[in-house]
Amino acid sequence: MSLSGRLESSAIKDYIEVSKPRIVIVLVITAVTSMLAATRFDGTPNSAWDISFWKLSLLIICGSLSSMGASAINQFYDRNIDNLMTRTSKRPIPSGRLKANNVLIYGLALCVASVTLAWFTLNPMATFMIALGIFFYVVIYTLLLKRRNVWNIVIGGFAGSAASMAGWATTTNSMDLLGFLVGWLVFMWTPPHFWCLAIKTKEEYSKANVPMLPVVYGDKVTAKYIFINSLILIPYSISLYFFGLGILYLVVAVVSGTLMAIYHYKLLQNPNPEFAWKAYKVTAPYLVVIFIGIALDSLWYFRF
Ligand code: HEM
Ligand SMILES: CC(C)=CCC/C(C)=C/CC/C(C)=C/COP(=O)(O)OP(=O)(O)O
Repeated sequence: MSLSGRLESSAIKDYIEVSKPRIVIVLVITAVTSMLAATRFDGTPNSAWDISFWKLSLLIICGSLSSMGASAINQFYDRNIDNLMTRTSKRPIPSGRLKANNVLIYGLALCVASVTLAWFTLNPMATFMIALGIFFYVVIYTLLLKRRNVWNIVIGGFAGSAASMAGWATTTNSMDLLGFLVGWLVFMWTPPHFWCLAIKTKEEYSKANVPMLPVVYGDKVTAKYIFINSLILIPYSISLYFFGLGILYLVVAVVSGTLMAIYHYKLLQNPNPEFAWKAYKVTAPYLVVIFIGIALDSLWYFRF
């Protein structure tokens, strides 16, 4: 490959990296599975098997572009603190591989493109939820809360819920109670997801002056909040069965929630970075597993 070809491909790789692709994939999974689930509650005889391929593709495109754009703007704004933390210092902007202003323009362009495309191809409520997700992540979390408030990720976590709600609204063009409650699963999952990681990386957040819970209150208090959160998340997730989600979802919610709570109880007994990392690794798949359970319920529900 020529030198210019190699330069181009590395720039593309860096723009993909600055978009936080692995997080975008999980966000899109929550949006698509919510779109499928909503077919049982949209007042039509259509099932999850009847959804339009184009609508599904456009949701994936709008959901990806919006999350990628919001993540790029986040990395533009966080470039100075990212430089101070080992975990983030090798990212494209702090490492100098991408110019900060170019990443900002890239992020803004993706956000504008995603909302515009959603407006003309999905529906107003889905567009509103996509815009809300961008707003919550970029303005509420990144600009206002992350460096100032110890509850930053709890409030900012709603950004992740917006992706699921956008998927639900793609089917229903509304935000009904169950659509909101399904999206709220992401909000409830975010604190244990991140706080387990933050216990492990608290020294770095302290160096960067970011008031994450373990930096301000220590590992023991954080482990207690994580466990309490799980004790609330499990009954909450089970209650969605009584709002209309199926038996397959219920089984997945009970099994995965209990496994997560066991790890969080053990973290309460061993509030240290080594165990927190194990708990982080167990917490991460919970979201994907439970949303796939929601989707399979919608597909299986109409199958037999
Ligand atoms: C305000 C809320 C959140 C915070 C503060 C947060 C924080 C983080 C951090 C610091 C990492 C490690 C990333 C790295 O080291 O590069 C991470 C990883 C991850 N997060 Fe979150 N997260 C949040 C919400 C979410 C949401 C809503 C989702 C998806 C629905 C999500 C999905 C993931 C995934 C899949 C990873 C693993 C990525 C990888 O392995 O590189 N996170 N999160
Ligand atoms: C519908 C829509 C567009 C929703 C947007 C949802 C979205 C992009 C959520 C991301 C949440 C997240 C990964 C926060 C971590 O940021 P951080 O700055 O704390 O993480 P870092 O330190 O690893 O950069």
